[in-house]
Amino acid sequence: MDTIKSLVQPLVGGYGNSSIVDGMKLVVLGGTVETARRVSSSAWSHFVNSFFLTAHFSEEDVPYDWLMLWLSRRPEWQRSREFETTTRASGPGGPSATNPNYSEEDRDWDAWEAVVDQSFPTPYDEADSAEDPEGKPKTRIVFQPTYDTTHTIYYRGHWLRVRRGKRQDTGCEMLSISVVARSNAILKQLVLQAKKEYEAESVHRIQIYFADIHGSWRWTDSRHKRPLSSIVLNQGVKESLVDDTKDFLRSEKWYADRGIPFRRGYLLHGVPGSGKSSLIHALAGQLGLDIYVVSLSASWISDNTLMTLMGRVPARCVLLLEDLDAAFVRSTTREEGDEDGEGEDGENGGSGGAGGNDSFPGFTSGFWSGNSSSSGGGFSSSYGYSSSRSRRSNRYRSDGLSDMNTLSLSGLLNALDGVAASEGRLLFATTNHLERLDPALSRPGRMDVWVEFRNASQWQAEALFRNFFPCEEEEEVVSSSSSEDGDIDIEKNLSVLQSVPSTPTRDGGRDQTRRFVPSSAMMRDLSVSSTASERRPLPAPASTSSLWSLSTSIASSASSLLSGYSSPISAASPAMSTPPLPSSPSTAPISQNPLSSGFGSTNTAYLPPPPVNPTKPKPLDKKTLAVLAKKFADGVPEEEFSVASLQGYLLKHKAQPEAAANSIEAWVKSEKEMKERLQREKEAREVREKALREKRRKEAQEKDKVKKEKEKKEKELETVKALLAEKEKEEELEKMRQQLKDKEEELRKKEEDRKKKEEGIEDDPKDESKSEEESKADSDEEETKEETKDEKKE
Ligand SMILES: Nc1ncnc2c1ncn2[C@@H]1O[C@H](COP(=O)(O)OP(=O)(O)OP(=O)(O)O)[C@@H](O)[C@H]1O
Repeated sequence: MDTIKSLVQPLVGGYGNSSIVDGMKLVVLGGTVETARRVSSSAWSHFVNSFFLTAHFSEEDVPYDWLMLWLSRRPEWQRSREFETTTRASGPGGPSATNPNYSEEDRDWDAWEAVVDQSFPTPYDEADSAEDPEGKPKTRIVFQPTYDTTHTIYYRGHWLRVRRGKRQDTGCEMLSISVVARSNAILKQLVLQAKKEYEAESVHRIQIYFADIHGSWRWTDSRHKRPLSSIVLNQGVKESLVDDTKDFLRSEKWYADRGIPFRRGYLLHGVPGSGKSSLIHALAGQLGLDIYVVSLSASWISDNTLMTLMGRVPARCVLLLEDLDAAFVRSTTREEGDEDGEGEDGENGGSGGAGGNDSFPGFTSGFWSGNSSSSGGGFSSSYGYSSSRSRRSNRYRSDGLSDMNTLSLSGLLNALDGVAASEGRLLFATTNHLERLDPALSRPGRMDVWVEFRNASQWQAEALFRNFFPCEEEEEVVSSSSSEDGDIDIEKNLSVLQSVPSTPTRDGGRDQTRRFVPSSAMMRDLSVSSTASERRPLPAPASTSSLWSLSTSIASSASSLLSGYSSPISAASPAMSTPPLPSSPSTAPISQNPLSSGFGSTNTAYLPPPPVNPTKPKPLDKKTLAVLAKKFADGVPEEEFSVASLQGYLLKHKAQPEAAANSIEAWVKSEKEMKERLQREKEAREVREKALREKRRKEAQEKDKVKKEKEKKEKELETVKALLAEKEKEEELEKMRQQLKDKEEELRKKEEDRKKKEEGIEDDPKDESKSEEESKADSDEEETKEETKDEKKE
């Protein structure tokens, strides 16, 4: 106490009364106690931490996803008093995925859902259960550790301390797991188990990563592998691609021995909605590789970001560069400025819904928004390819955002095969406009294999039909399909798959580009593809894709505006599609939809698509299927419609193969009519625009002419004015000269008078005074003369 008193005394001086001193004593005492507490707590935590082993996982790296998935499955979260609830978690088992492994946790959630459904029934529940209780899309919810909270989990005889936080500098999420142990074996075990569980989940799935603005790869989605058999391409194409990619992945040593960079590029080009993205998806699944997508038209992409991204691509993966032609020339719509007038928008727009199953709301990339891309036609621009920066810099998009894309051709080329580029990846690039690519970009070594995608052939149409509808005797249909298809023009089919034009073989070694030859094996494989339809999960257009619904209904509203034309786009319900074409496209979806009587039912553009008929189609016998498929194919004109649009049509007749085959001709007719109508409208618009441009040009010319005439007249006026002024001056001068003359005359007269007078004075002295007057007059005269001279000078 005395010590405290001695400390406080100097502060309060001699004036401090006892209450102030006591107060100060308390402050000092409190401070001392708090400091002691902090020091001891910090010492204790140091002491405890010295026994802990801690592993840190950054969200930028894959183990973070393993651990998050593992954590989300821990039963501890069921009991935890603080947790984060999410519907979007990392990894294949994330809730956004439809997990094939039905876990305890899922069961628990389902039980709760049932209780809630019972307590609070909604019209949506009724509608759902009435239709398809099994097919009801489930959004899984999981619990995860909260930020900046330490959770304790028991794992294999150890207590783990789990902490999730963010790095101060980058804002990147970090997961720290600490354990009291002598060696880090338990942590290794944990990571390996998480990895194993993650991989077990991903056997049937592929992971999709998107490039983000910081130059990192961000896990975006996990998708079911798409069976290759679901991709309908002309014979031999996909099989050859699979062979080529597999061969490449096996040949690392071969490449290393010859000093050739271990990279391979595939360029998929052709019409929209022909299966480019779908093929890449299916191939990645077949090869067990994840997909890393970078959209070169992203506003933030720059040489540096791309270089960083390429350096961070894992060794074995599919690297997808979308819309390669749009990398340097950006436009707000895919058809903006398209001068070729390919008219694909009409077709694909009209067939809305085809790509619906591929869409992934929230991401604008064409890889996911199958329908959005196919309906929009090809990304195009009237400018063509240019490596110049000036054309794209400082442009402003229609949404008012500054276009910051500063990617250059050399930057892209460096990123693809520069020193920092990763090896072992399969590079896939897609474009709708091959002609716009710079040759440097598509040369061998960068793009080793080119695959052309065309509109659907009749053979493809038939295969697509067979894929759609189940058959009673699958195996028999396989063989019959092969024999029926025996007369396929293989030469023609294979013409779409090219090796790159020039193939430099380095050091005389193996030719790097592949030349594909059809084999019977390919044909067998293809037959299997047509029969695998039953196993293939059919896309669920109504429930899974908001893009699908929006584009379809917008198309329907648009078509209904076009003077009552009945577009098949909007003939949405398969249940009502037995007749060739529905007569009232815009109203049918409303009346069919059980939810349509509710909120917003008057606005068809925002209505969900009508529910599809839940009744599964009866499997057809092989003969009927063959007949219907043939009929369907015969009704489809060769290479006129994209596969996506045919798929869209079949989706509308999902449960009615007969109707699909019978109405195809009517559909084709109406589609053609609509295409023609759109074409006509486009032409009319172009003519109008041309006339408008012409009018504006003439107006401008007229204005220019008037302006020039005005300028000319003004000039003339100026000249006249100047002349006038000159004339006036001259007149003035003349006047003055006249005055001068008059005065001179006067003076002369006066002089004469004076002389006469002088002569007279000599005779008469009386005249003296008179002569004085005269001399005065003379001096006046002289003055006047002087003044006149001055004026004249002026
Ligand atoms: N050859 C095909 N086989 C099977 N389905 C196809 C085929 N072509 C297109 N589709 C279907 O059409 C939709 C759109 O296909 P996809 O996105 O693969 O076309 P794309 O050629 O990549 O189009 P875009 O160039 O516009 O991106 C998908 O739902 C896909 O299932």
